[in-house]
Amino acid sequence: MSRTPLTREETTTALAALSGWALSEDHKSIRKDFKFRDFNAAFAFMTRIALLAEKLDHHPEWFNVYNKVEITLTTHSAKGLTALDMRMAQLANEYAG
Ligand SMILES: C[C@H](O)[C@H](O)[C@H]1CNC2=NC(N)=NC(=O)C2=N1
Repeated sequence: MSRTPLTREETTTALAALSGWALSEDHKSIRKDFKFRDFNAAFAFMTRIALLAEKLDHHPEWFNVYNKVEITLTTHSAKGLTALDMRMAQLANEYAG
């Protein structure tokens, strides 16, 4: 999947289909706060994301406290958003159920 930066228009279009993901002020990342039943559910979700991250060679910035997982996605090499961030966001939504 391409690490080419998305245009503003591509970003807006992609985000419209991604429930709960918000664009940062500098438009270089997207973020969503997930909440689960308990730590076990949160960590199961994180495990699936971790395996996905290795498969895509694309890794999240995240923070976990008990049943909450805050995820920020950006592509460092592109210094902004790419299709990889959108793909990971989409699958995170699916994994969260
Ligand atoms: C060497 C390796 O392919 C790169 O460092 C990958 C790994 N994971 C990555 N993850 C993210 N989020 N952005 C990157 O640019 C990136 N680059």
